[in-house]
Amino acid sequence: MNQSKEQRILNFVLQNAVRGDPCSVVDTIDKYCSQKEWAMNVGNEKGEILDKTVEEVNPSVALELGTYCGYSAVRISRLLKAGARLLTVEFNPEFAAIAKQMIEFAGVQDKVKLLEGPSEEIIPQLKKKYEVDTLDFVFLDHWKDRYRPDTILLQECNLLRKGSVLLADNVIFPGAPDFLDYVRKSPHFQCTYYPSHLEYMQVEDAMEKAVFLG
Ligand SMILES: CCc1ncnc2c1ncn2[C@@H]1O[C@H](/C=C/CNC(=O)c2cc(-c3ccc(F)cc3)cc(O)c2O)[C@@H](O)[C@H]1O
Ligand SMILES: [Mg+2]
Repeated sequence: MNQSKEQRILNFVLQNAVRGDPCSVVDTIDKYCSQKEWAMNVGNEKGEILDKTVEEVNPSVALELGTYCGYSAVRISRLLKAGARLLTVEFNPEFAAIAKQMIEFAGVQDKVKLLEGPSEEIIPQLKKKYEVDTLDFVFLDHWKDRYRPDTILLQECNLLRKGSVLLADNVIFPGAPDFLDYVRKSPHFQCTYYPSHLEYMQVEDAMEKAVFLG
């Protein structure tokens, strides 16, 4: 049975990146996806916006929605302080299996917990089952029509506190118009727009930061 693109990306990392070096894993995925096969990783240009936001927030507890191959899970977790953790949610079992191997190869498995299942099921479990009090940082990069409902669900589950930072990928392409409309109109969020480009392409894209005001 021939391999999936995601399996090919993982194999390229296993054969070309340095085990235990998250930066080399990130760079190797970017190399493969810019030269051989495009894939929906946040990429290096938007990845630098992600890095700056994570460094600014310096989260103790971070959540990612949409692990895919684990590119941004490795990218985020490499910046986390000792004892900090990233919970990343993925409902496709094949992608979860790829991401798990990617995370372990990068050597960040002690900082990352991969939660398999749909976000609308996982989010209400975070407090009791995963011992989360509130989230310091949330990276939204899953189905674009889930950004708005999951942002509302995070609030309903009391997972956001004054200063919690949401960062959303792809608010221009493929786009998340209802999410943008919601956070920009809500008195509970202070929003910042970061123009950028679609990963590995010269197409316009952007990220939106939404800080919860309580
Ligand atoms: C049920 C909630 C829920 N719960 C748990 N896991 C979930 C989930 N919903 C989705 N997942 C997983 O997350 C990932 C999906 C991510 C979705 N991302 C894009 O669609 C996207 C597209 C482009 C682009 C495509 C084509 C173009 F031409 C241009 C751009 C660029 C980008 O950066 C993009 O992020 C997969 O692993 C899903 O299994
Ligand atoms: Mg994306």
